[in-house]
Amino acid sequence: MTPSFGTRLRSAMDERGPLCVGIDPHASLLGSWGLADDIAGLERFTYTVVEALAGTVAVFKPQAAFFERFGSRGIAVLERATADLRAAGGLVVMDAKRGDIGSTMAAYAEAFLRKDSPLFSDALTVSPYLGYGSLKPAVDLARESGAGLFVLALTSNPEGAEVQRAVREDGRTIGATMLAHLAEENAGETPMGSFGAVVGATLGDLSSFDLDINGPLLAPGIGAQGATPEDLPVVFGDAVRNVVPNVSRAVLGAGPDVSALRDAATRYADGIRAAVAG
Ligand SMILES: O=c1ccn([C@@H]2O[C@H](COP(=O)(O)O)[C@@H](O)[C@H]2O)c(=O)[nH]1
Repeated sequence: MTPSFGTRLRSAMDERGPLCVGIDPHASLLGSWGLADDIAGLERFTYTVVEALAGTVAVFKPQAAFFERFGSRGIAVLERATADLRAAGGLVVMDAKRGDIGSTMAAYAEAFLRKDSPLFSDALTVSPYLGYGSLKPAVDLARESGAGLFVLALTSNPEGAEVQRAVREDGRTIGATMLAHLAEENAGETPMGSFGAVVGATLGDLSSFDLDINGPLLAPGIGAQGATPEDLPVVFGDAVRNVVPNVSRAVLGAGPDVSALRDAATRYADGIRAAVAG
């Protein structure tokens, strides 16, 4: 039986450190690498990142949107990169932010979380804003496949507060409610559960939220969005040991040179390790 995502993630974080490198082939990045904004440029960009980082970084987060915009040939690049990263021992969190009514959610889950799917990933980002219960088919299939989910709880963008900090009739915010659902999913799991939250590294002190969900906290926002590794202990407090900090543009911008990409990832990995160790 495949060990759970939470188990595999904890081992990967212990061995390689917690850094997650995002693979976001923005048109502007393709341009800065001297590549055309076409399928050949997408391939070169993506496979260069894989070549540079697959053997050393714990977690990768391909941003599906940047592949989808090239249609079926873009998806083929995403499939190959996902398989190659996983074969090299990296964990892939597919950032597709899926969310729909339960019956459709089941199909999204099959696309990314069924073991024999061409896009099978170690974990998937999902949106709970059709109601947390609508995610049940994804929760169930993730458990069956040894995969995980990252649920959008407190996102890194300023606009997110309008929804996520809205207060319910019971006095809790929507974001806090999502965190509480995740703590329930992960109850009793060791070394940690497989159901994580997305919590932005840009958000400042979050001590008014209970981040102790016994699961991973995927933290985008470092680099291009202005957060730094040093912000992590301030934002996450004691939960910092479960944080998987994501950096996309600030690493990718160092390319296309393979050693420059490796150096950029190492700089962030070292900075994060030092900040987390306190
Ligand atoms: O709250 C969120 C959720 C997801 N993201 C995604 O993370 C990366 C961030 O990229 P950077 O270049 O490091 O800013 C990107 O794929 C977002 O879609 C997020 O930023 N915030």
